[in-house]
Amino acid sequence: MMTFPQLVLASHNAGKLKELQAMLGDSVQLRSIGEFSNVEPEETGLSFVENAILKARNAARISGLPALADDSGLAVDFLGGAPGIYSARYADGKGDAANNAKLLDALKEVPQEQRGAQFVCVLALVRHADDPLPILCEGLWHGRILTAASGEQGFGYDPLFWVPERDCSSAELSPAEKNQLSHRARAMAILRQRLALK
Ligand SMILES: O=P(O)(O)OP(=O)(O)OP(=O)(O)OC[C@H]1O[C@@H](n2cnc3c(O)ncnc32)[C@H](O)[C@@H]1O
Ligand SMILES: [Mg+2]
Repeated sequence: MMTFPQLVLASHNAGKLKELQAMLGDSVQLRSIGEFSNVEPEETGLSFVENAILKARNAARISGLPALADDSGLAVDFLGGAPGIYSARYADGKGDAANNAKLLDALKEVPQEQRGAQFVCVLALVRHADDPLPILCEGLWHGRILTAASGEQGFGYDPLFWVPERDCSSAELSPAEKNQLSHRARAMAILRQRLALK
């Protein structure tokens, strides 16, 4: 069994930190990479896996601690899987509201049955910056893109993501419910097994 009393989370996204810490409970203390550096690494990979490893290595190098990274995004069927790994930069770095507005516009007039999408999450854990065997875990969450934003919880694309299991947007779920259903929850369940965490 591998134990990590402390892990640095290679993310500048406060929403991810909150969700991942809630899922891990007291077993692991997540420290934000923001404590060590405000410089965000360029996400130059062509896949969620590559970007997650790149972010984890960078955080381990800067902090000297084992590091966990989360690379995630929204893959929309009608858009051939876009924005995908470019989800955070979809509206050229103008932020969540601009990303959501651009997505609604791209799907204007697209009927319900063609609005399928999945949230993707890849977690990468490295024991040190040059770890030759990163632990990789992925999770998918299938849903649909709504025609208007709804709900105040969560972050990012949550107000536009319709959750079939609950017939509401993911921004209308309580944090606890989202953390049981989401792409991130599914990836984390696999990571917990890999680490033999209870
Ligand atoms: O790279 P870090 O620093 O971790 O933070 P980030 O926000 O840039 O994270 P990503 O590069 O992984 O990009 C993820 C994108 O997908 C969105 N996203 C990921 N998980 C989400 C979730 O649970 N709910 C809503 N949007 C999500 C998020 O808002 C970003 O636009
Ligand atoms: Mg990012």
